Amino acid sequence: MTGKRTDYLSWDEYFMAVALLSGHRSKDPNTQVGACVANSQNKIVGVGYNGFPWRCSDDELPWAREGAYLDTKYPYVCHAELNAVLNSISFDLRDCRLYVALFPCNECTKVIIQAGIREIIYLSDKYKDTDSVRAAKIMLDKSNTIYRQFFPSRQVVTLNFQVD
Ligand SMILES: Nc1ccn([C@H]2C[C@H](O)[C@@H](COP(=O)(O)O)O2)c(=O)n1
Ligand SMILES: [Zn+2]
Repeated sequence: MTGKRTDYLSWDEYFMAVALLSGHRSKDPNTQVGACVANSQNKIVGVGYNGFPWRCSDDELPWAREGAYLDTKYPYVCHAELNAVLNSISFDLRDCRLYVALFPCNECTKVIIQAGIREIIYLSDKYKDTDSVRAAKIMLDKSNTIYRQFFPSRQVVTLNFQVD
């Protein structure tokens, strides 16, 4: 008998990969963000990506980053983390972990804390110099919510739709 595979995904790699895959659903032309909530039994309880609210057509609201505020995506788009919490199968996400491509903003951080999520694992902190992320970290520290950057031990996970 042969031994077990050794290059299988770790839990962190698996949930982050699900977060990234979810981001591929986003129609944001600039930044696609995905999020995945896992519970303490390593079961996925919610996934989400950034997009406009239900019944708000992707073709009618703007995806622009610049211009008058109401002509940009910012007042309308639901962030991946918000959607992952709202899409979750459980109202109570106590002790869950949230995997996300980008560090959460202050508004999503409020939702994350209120939902009971205890740990955030993120890939990029590219907006760390914004007041939004600074405020997020202040709230996370005060609420003893853990956050840590994920440094993958592999750069690529390949999905092949062609299965033999
Ligand atoms: N933690 C985050 C940060 C941002 N988003 C979304 C919101 C926008 O759709 C996009 C950021 O747009 P950019 O200013 O980079 O063009 O990403 C999110 O879902 N979660
Ligand atoms: Zn947010």
